Parts: sequence; C-alpha cells; structure tokens
Amino acid sequence: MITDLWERGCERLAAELPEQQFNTWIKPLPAADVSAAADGLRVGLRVPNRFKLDWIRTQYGSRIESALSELAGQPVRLELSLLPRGPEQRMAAPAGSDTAMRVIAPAPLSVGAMLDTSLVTPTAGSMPAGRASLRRPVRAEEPGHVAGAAAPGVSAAPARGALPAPASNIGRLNPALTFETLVPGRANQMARTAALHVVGAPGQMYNPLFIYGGVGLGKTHLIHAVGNALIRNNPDARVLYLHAEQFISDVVKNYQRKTFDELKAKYHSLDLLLIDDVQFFAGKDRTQEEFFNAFEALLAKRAHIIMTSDTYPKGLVDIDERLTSRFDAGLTVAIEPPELEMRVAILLKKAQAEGAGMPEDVAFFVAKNVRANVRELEGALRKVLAYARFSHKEISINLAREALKDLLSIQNRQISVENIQKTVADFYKIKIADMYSKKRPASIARPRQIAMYLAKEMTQKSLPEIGELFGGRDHTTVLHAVRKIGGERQKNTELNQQLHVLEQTLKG
Ligand SMILES: Nc1ncnc2c1ncn2[C@@H]1O[C@H](COP(=O)(O)OP(=O)(O)OP(=O)(O)O)[C@@H](O)[C@H]1O
Repeated sequence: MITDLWERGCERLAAELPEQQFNTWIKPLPAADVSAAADGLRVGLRVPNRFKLDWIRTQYGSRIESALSELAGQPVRLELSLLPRGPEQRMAAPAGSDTAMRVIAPAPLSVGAMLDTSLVTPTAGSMPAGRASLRRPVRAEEPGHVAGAAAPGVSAAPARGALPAPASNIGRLNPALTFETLVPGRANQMARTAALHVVGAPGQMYNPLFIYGGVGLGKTHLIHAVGNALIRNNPDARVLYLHAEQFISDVVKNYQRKTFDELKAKYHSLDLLLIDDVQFFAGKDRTQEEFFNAFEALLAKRAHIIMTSDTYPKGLVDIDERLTSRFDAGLTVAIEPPELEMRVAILLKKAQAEGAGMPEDVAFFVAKNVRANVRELEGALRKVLAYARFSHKEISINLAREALKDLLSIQNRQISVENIQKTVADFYKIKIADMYSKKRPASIARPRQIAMYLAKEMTQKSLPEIGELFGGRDHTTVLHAVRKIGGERQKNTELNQQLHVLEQTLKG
C-alpha cells in the first residue's frame, strides 16, 4: 500500500526521533505525494519555507528515505519542494500550519491598551554580567531595554516622534549574553542559525521566531544575543527584552492608570521585541488580548518578534488559539538538551571565562554526570571552582568528585523500569504481573500506561526497550502511552499530582 506510506513513515519517525524533533520538523508537514517511478517510489514533500527545506534535507532526508524504503519494500526517493503560497497564505496565518511564513497586511488595529515597558537608553557594560538579574520572577524594575531609530530592514515607526523620553533605567539587555558567549552545538544549531538570520535581516524572514525547549537550555541567552547583535549592527535600533510576567504586570498597571495611548506609542516604535516564556500568558485573557494587539501591530510594521516558551505553540495550554496559531506562523524551532561534547565545550568555555583552567578529563567527568541542562552545568562548574579555590588544590577528577558528591549520590540512586513498575503497581493497587500481562481493563491498562510514561521520562531506556520490559509490547504501544499520559498531564490536575507523587517517591 503506497497510499498510506507517508502516514506509516510518520509513525515510524515518531518512534525513532526525539519527540521535540518530530514535532518541530516532521509532524507539521502536509501529507506527501507518493507516486511510482521507474526506479522505485517518489515521495514529494512540500515544505513551507527555504530554511525548513534545507534543514529537513540535510538533517532528516536520508533517514526519511530509509524509513520509507523499508516500509515500502522498494527504493524511495525523497523530493522536497517549497509549498506554493497563495494570496490568502500571504495575508494571514493558515490555521493549523506549523511553519508557514507570513506577511501581515496592516490591519485595522485597536491597540487600546499597550504595555508599560518603558524604553531606556542602552548602557551596555553597566549591567552586572551575571544572569541573576534576569531570572524569574521578574520584578517591576526589571523589564526591557533600548531606544533609537529603525534597524536595518525595518520600516520607520509612525509613532516614533511621539516616543516618550526614557522613563528610568529599568532593565535592559544583558551584554554578557551574546553569540560569542553562546557555545554552538547540535542542540541549538537550528535555533542559533535562525536567530542569526534575524540579526542579518530583521523584520523579514522567520517572523515571528518562536524558540522552545526545556529549562536552562539557553533560550533567554539566545534572544539576548539577537538583541545585542542587532544593537551592535545598528546602535539606534529599538529593542525591548522582557519576560512574559513583566508584560502581564504592565498590562495590569496600565489598565489601572489608563495610560494606553502612551503605551501604544512606545510599543509601535519597537524594531525588535524579545519576549521570554510566553507560556506564562496561560489563563490571562486580558493580557492575551493586549499581546494579540501588540503582536499584530508590530508585525504589520515589520518589526521582528522573537518569543520563547517551554513548549511548542500547539502545546501551550490556556492560550487562545488565535494567538498560538500566530506564534506558529513564522518559524518554530527547538533547543534541545546539549549532548556530551557540547556540555564539555560549555564547561571549558565557562571555566576559561572565569579565568580558571579546567583539564579536559575533568570537564568530561562533570559533563557525563550533569546532564539535565546548562544551568545545572554552570552550577556544577561553580562548585568545582569554588572547592578548588578554598581548598587550594588543583582541579582534578578527584576534586570534582568531592565537590559534587551530593549531586552524584542523588544521581547514583538509579531509577529502573522494574522499580517504576513496582511503585506504580503499589500506588494503584494492582499486581506487578499486570504490568506485563495482556489484560486490558482500564483499571489495569491505565496504570500500565502511566508506568510506561514514567519509564520513558525517568530512565534512559528507548521505546523498544521499554516495550520489551512491559511484556514484549511494541514500541508504538509505548509511544502511544507516553503521548497520552504526557498530554493528559497538562490538563488533568489530579493526574498531574499523582504523577508528581510517583516521581518524588521514585527519586527517593
Ligand atoms: N550553548 C550555551 N553556551 C553557553 N552558555 C549557555 C548555553 N546555553 C545556556 N547557557 C547558559 O545557561 C544558563 C541558562 O540559560 P538560559 O537562562 O538562557 O536558559 P532558558 O532556556 O532561558 O531557561 P528558562 O526556561 O529556565 O528560562 C545561562 O547562564 C546561559 O548563559
């Protein structure tokens, strides 16, 4: 059957690729055209923009071909082409499209209320280099940044003349967070490349740029890097960085003060809006409305918007679909947890920045043991450097082991699939044997799915390995369980709490 070849291929790729990669690159693609050719099958895939096309070709092309060839039992040739863009696609975000490029026609805007994030004059160098001043929760004195004229490629703002004088020195880009200090690697390659594109041609391609990924992976760093680079290229560019919580508190404040017009004028003058952690808009209807207005106004004048979030647009909960579909209308890219080599490179670079020489074997030792994210890696590095300083010892593996012993002892408490099965069976009062059995009543099937989900989340086992440990089940059964429980967890508070208890119990 070649008619469902693409569908089956997607199932296969969903099981093989990391979920984020699949969701970003493969899932949003429209169904492929499959046709017979002289030397096998030809699979035509239409991709919404050039960037995606190049990326899919280089990163996934041969993988897609081999998965499809295997499923079809004959050679498959992948042909990628750009999705033709009809007039309505150019004017509005196609609902449900993950990645379509978009130019928004100036809309009849009712920017009744805007945010109170005063633009302030850049004072690069006067900012403490540390990250602490940018951490959440963001306080009222910590929003965004910078004033001036248009960035290259960005049209002049109508309200520019009406710009109020910088209100006060209330927050700015962190000059330490630049492309130079951001270690490149596979995990951030895509997001970094897209961000560099924005610096090169702001207001043009990939607008909005939506960057998502887990905590401490460098999303904030990257958007500051864009802001800093843009200002370096054009010191007059008006760039605003702010955390979503700051936007929320600004909306509230301006609602009370009724200072909407002033805010609107300020807002319209931006060339680049960098907004962090938009998942914080969840459930805040008024904020969402204001953000929608701001968003439309900025895109209409071709200012660039870059957002970050802990999940991809369609994964955002309690955020109006009219916003999430717009978030998705430019380019959506993920930042993944860094792999070992990148973690080592980050450690070496950060140690060097601290003026400390870290031997490579020590960097490998630390990187192997601290895997969660870059923030934790930085924490581990700080501990090792402080320990060496206070004990007046050379940095060595033994010293690192000693400095990180608390952290290592937690990690050594390995979580096994067997342990998960036992803990979940106890919790839901079923027999451990039911974890491997073929029984299907919901009272058994659901705890089994929960155990599969936890096995995927808390161990390094692959889907097929987990399937094997659950009575020889197929990896697609495990994948289904992982997606189902993961999705429900977002919406079902009771389930989320149960999972939390189970996770805490398993971590000890
Ligand atoms: N590739 C990298 N190279 C150098 N430093 C990095 C890299 N990635 C992250 N960092 C550093 O790790 C720390 C955490 O990064 P950042 O705050 O940007 O993460 P985040 O993804 O925004 O996290 P959160 O979602 O919690 O806000 C920062 O100090 C940042 O400079």
